[in-house]
Amino acid sequence: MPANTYPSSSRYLIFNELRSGFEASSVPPLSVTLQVGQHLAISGVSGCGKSSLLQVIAGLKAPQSGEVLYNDQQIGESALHFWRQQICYFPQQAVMGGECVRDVLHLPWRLKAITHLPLPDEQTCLSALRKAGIDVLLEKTIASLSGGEKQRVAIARGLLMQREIWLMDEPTSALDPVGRDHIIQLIEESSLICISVSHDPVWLTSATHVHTMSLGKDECNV
Ligand SMILES: Nc1ncnc2c1ncn2[C@@H]1O[C@H](COP(=O)(O)OP(=O)(O)OP(=O)(O)O)[C@@H](O)[C@H]1O
Repeated sequence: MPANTYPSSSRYLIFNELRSGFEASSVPPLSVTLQVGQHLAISGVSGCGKSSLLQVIAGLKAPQSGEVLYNDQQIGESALHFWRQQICYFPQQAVMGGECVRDVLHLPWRLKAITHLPLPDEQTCLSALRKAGIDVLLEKTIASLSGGEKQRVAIARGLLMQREIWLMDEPTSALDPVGRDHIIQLIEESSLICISVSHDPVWLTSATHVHTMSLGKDECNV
């Protein structure tokens, strides 16, 4: 579908000629339209600018050029507050922000980033952890968790936040194949729009769209 064709779905995300400015000048910009249930994976060699593009999408870096539209709203500087309430951003190193699993899951409520949902109770937290593929006590200290367990706790927190768009930077880097496949299934069964950065060939195969970047030229299979 051409990037500027508005689909009939009630929720859609359009990237129109988007560039971070950290990719090679010969790399074409990102132009794609995503609907609910679709997953754009950004791939390419180290240093080609994948994470920078994701950070632009997250509103953490200003774009060099191009635009982002969510439904009928242009996501410029004045819409960043709105935009941050729609997205859940998972950086390469999961940000924990708490001493134990419960604290980490409650962080968005503590920071008042989530005000329209009640603080999740014990059962809701445990159910989100199970959906993310981790069975752990809420009292467990974060210092005792592996990198992959931390990644899954961050994903459980994302589930509790109930945001519509997930932005994931190398989400499977600390996961074994079983953990990775679990997250792939979770995303496929969700009604999210997901944009990820990944090198993992299995993860890339699971995406509905792949934007392949290089240090000099670029292809986008949409
Ligand atoms: N804020 C910044 N200031 C200066 N250079 C930056 C900044 N952000 C990114 N870069 C540079 O832009 C280039 C692309 O970085 P980026 O992290 O986006 O690549 P990547 O494809 O995600 O790499 P990797 O796969 O290794 O994580 C790198 O050369 C990086 O040093």
